[in-house]
Amino acid sequence: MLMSIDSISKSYNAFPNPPAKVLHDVTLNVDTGEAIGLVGESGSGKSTIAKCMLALIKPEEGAITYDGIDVIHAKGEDLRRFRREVQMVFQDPYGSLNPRMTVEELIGEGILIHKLEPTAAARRARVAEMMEMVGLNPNDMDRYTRSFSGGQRQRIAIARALVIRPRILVCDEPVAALDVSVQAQVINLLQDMQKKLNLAIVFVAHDLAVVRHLCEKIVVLHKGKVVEQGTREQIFDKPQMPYTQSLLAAVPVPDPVVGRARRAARRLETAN
Ligand SMILES: Nc1ncnc2c1ncn2[C@@H]1O[C@H](COP(=O)(O)OP(=O)(O)OP(=O)(O)O)[C@@H](O)[C@H]1O
Repeated sequence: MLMSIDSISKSYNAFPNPPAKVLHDVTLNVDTGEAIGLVGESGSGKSTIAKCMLALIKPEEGAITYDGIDVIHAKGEDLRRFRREVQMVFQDPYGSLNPRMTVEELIGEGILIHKLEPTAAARRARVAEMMEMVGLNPNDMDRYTRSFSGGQRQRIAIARALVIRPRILVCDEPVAALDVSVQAQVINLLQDMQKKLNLAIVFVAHDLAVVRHLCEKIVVLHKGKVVEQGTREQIFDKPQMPYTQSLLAAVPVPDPVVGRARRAARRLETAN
């Protein structure tokens, strides 16, 4: 097991009201090389879990362990290693990339911070290699991101995260801001990277359809609690909890006949 999250709870300050508890006793594990989906409606606590996993915020109760490191109390070399090996990609490919930096500077920044290449030429070569890996043209290295599409920007964000060879990539709704046609390309890229680099991916989404293709394990959240977790087959074929069933009912069905039957069944249910 690469990361374990053990019974964490988290409250936010809601002054003048008492603190609001938004995570209750959340437990989940991430294994090396696996893609895991955190799914739930807006406000269910997905981003809060992601931020705890990245040590951007600390839970008040419980423990988070990454490869022998106590994440909540990590300092010094442990914290540096953790910061290098657990990376993130955010939802908004427009807001998350500094428009004053070239693609080379954006992707190469982590190499500089972590002193991973000895020379500027070696850094540039590594950036070019990374750009090719994520389906970008290395000749675009000196350009600024303003002329790139949302999908290309998300590729830059992925390259920027992967360039320092992390072992876990936490992606918070990484395709939610993209056109539907581009979403599948970015998900395919993440899957490709997962396989090639033996990378663990934690994929946050409000929509089960998005995680179906990528994630072999799925954790369903509701009001800050894990209501169900299991393999893709368990969640999609035999969901145990009514909340998971209701999330599944909202997944669009590509087959029009099945879709029609499902809509008719739902109409009947509401009529009764
Ligand atoms: N910094 C904060 N201060 C106070 N409350 C917060 C803060 N961040 C989140 N919350 C609250 O915590 C709860 C969980 O939020 P969180 O962002 O983790 O949910 P989410 O499932 O990721 O939702 P979304 O899909 O809308 O991003 C929500 O009720 C939210 O309003």
